[in-house]
Amino acid sequence: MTIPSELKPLGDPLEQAKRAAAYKAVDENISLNYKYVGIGSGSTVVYIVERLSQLPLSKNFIYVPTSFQSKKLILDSGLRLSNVDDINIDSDHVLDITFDGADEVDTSLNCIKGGGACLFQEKLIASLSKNFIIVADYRKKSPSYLGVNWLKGIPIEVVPMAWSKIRNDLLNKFSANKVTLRQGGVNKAGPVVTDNGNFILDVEFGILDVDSFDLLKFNQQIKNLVGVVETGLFISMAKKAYFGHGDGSVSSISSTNLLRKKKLY
Ligand SMILES: O=C(CO)[C@H](O)[C@H](O)COP(=O)(O)O
Repeated sequence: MTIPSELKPLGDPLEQAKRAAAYKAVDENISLNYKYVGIGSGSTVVYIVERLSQLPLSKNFIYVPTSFQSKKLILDSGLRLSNVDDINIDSDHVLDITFDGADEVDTSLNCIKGGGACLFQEKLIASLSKNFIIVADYRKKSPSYLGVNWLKGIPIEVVPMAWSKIRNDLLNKFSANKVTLRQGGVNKAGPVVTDNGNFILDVEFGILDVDSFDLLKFNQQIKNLVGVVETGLFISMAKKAYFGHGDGSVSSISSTNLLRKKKLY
């Protein structure tokens, strides 16, 4: 594999950290034998596509997006686009690899995702991928459990007409501390509408201590609520996570080094 030019320093150390993580993740994981490459969503994934576009072998792959944003990224970079519903899915893991960002990653490689409201398509693509690789900056690395650094809550995508009923369930049956219907902000009156036409609830549960409760069961119980489309809890899905640091270095956690390791998808 040809590795082109050195990283050019970016002005902002945070952007430098994201870029360093993304470049290392691509360089260590991409292979000429691959066909389908999933592209996650968010600001860090921009550097994944930047790096891939620099590599001659990137022309061999077909790229599968996880959002409108990543579809645009693929197209604007001149890479080959396909959609998950256009692929002949004849095995559990039809995509060779997916690179995606995260909002928080615990020491067991469980992740919170959905800060950019793309969690449903991100989980669909991750679940179809042989290798799910996280790229993030240092702020996303939890020293222990989920909910330590990321304090905005677990994003949950819901069918719009069910949002109030699900909020009630989460507060009263799941003991959530707070449930917020995510708002669009200054350029959108009313709630965020996802790429799938749904709403996002940000649900604060506090710290999710996986050593004393079953995160997988908890996630499944939330998913069983009528109107829940998907949650931003990505449990035991990632194979490796790369964290860029302000000084340009990159650290990583690999599932092969974990004591707790389950293959669930
Ligand atoms: O889950 C996501 C979008 O739904 C993103 O991957 C996550 O929010 C991280 O984004 P960024 O790379 O901008 O920090």
